Amino acid sequence: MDIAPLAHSLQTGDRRSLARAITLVESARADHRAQALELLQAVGNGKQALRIGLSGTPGVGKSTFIESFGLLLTGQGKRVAVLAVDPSSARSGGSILGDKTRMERLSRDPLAFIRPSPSQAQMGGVARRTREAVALCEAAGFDIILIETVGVGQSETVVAELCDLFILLLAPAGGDELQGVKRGIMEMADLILVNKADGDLKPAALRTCADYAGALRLLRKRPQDPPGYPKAMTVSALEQDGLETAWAEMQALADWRRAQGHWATRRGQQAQHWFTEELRRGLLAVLEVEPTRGIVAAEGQAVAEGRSTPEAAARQVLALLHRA
Ligand SMILES: Nc1nc2c(ncn2[C@@H]2O[C@H](COP(=O)(O)OP(=O)(O)OP(=O)(O)O)[C@@H](O)[C@H]2O)c(=O)[nH]1
Repeated sequence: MDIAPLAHSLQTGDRRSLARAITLVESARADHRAQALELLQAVGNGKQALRIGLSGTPGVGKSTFIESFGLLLTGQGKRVAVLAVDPSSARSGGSILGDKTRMERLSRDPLAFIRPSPSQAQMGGVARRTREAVALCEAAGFDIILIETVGVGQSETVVAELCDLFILLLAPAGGDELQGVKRGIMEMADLILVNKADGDLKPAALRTCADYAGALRLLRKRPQDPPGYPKAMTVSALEQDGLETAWAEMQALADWRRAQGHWATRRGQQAQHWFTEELRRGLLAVLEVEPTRGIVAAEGQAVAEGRSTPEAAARQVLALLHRA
């Protein structure tokens, strides 16, 4: 594959080229990997989109929300890309076609680009793939990138390290339970949106929202937040109610962070985080290659049989790497 023309057409915003480019970065083949790196290098990182992470358990209405919210944005002339972090196996209705059919109108919108979830299961791989897909969407000139996750396992952490704003989507709760939402996820949220605030569900949605607003006030204040954030609000993705207000909140927060320098600082920290992750992956990969692999196996055996201690055995292997 010739990379230069692909990089060029991608940068003109061509969606088919973007789709091909993402397929390339998703590939596990060594020759594709080399081309993917060449492509990422060629397109650079000169353009920035607003990256919005969206997390919510299955059934809260993420697809409905993304469809309505995405159409609101494209209606304002914004170009919107939608990426899913979780491998399709982790989704309830998960199939490659699933994502697009669930966001049917948005997927037909010329200003939108929807990338279905990959099917690979390994989180490290998914993190890298999503990060590179984000970079490609930015290079293709998208204004807003929505990064969706069902919030299983480590996926929210991946999203938090990729996005500028993190939104937690919830459904109205029946009782006074805080829906078992993990504190860690709440601590990442910039905005909690309680969806389905319509019809019979509206009173429950308002109650749930008040509960979460109360819970958010108890969290430790973060330096990257202006007064009053993080916030909880109600929306109805189905009736497209409250979405403009939610968007105004997101913009206000993003503008404030830009003006205060938090935006740039955070992007820098994120880049550093991914550098460390890549290094870690690379080092682990070295352990899988001979002759190190055989030595690791032998040292592991020695530890198991009590001939060596975990520390001494690890030192042996590390000393080897130092010498290499
Ligand atoms: N009343 C009401 N129902 C909604 C709203 N948004 C979504 N729903 C319904 O909730 C159900 C789940 O919506 P989806 O958008 O498929 O939810 P999801 O979170 O993407 O679910 P998964 O695909 O399982 O992850 C569907 O029956 C929607 O019609 C809303 O604002 N109000």
